Amino acid sequence: MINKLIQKIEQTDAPIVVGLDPMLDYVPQHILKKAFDEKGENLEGAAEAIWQFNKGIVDATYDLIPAVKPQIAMYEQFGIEGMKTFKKTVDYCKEKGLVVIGDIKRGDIGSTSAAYATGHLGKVTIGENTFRGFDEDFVTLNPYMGGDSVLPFLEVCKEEKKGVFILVKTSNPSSGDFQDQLVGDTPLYELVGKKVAEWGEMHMGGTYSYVGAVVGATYPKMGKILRELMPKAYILVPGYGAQGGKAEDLVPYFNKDGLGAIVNSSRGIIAAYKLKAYEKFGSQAYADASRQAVIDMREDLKQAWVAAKA
Ligand SMILES: O=c1ccn([C@@H]2O[C@H](COP(=O)(O)O)[C@@H](O)[C@H]2O)c(=O)[nH]1
Repeated sequence: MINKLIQKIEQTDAPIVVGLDPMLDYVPQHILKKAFDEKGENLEGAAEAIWQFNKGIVDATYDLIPAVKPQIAMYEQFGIEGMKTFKKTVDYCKEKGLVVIGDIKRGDIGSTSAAYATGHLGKVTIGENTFRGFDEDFVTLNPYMGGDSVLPFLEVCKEEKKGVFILVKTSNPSSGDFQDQLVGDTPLYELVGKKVAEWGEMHMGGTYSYVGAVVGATYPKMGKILRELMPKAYILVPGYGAQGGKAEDLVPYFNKDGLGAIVNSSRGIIAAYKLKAYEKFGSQAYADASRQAVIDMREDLKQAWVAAKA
């Protein structure tokens, strides 16, 4: 799957992940009304509304992008109905040829991690048959519980040719509370980065490993250090746009081959029609606004790369 991701990045010339993080507030009135009329003003209606909203965005952008990242929390808030929409979204994106990164941030004792890995990346045997649960291509992991919380995912990845992105240095303002603490002379995020590189060496998909890292766009100095520490890891970069990360800061997250990083934007794309720059689209054409936001993001990243290499 890491090779499919790279191939799609090259094909689209866009190291971009569209984050499918639908909040009910983002869903235009015409979609909300139809969903509530059909299913009721309840969890089922809300889940239907976010499904229709997602479908519009995917239909408008799938030819421009390699990957999407549905954030599971946005679906979980609507309980079982929301989780059904999560699954429908994963399946629909895969039908459209997109690589799907489930932002699930899991990690637990070994046996529990193994069950999470089965549910999100692998398959489960029931009687004589095997079934797939959510079936994303990649998932995000929280490595705080150590190696035995991560390795069950890597075993499933090896079998299924899928991948993971491990939180190394996150984009949020408090990420330094623990991640920047020194262990001896070394900050914790660097230790985790070294571990990602080590696990990655044992799980290569080709030039790049299928053990990737999450490094926030909001900490570019650390991004540069981590790029050097983990040369074969793909870096998933959240924090561009809505959280303040800038394209010009992201050049060092990439390798010299122009590969090695993929930049996420969620609100900045899916709720673009609410931003001043795209308000001319209006809520009926919300998906066209998202398409334009993807085109603009691609250009922004490209210009930053060209300027840095000039
Ligand atoms: O360090 C991290 C890890 C994950 N995220 C997730 O990415 C998106 C960002 O959304 P925006 O709307 O583009 O800010 C969201 O799903 C986060 O949970 C992150 O932001 N930082």
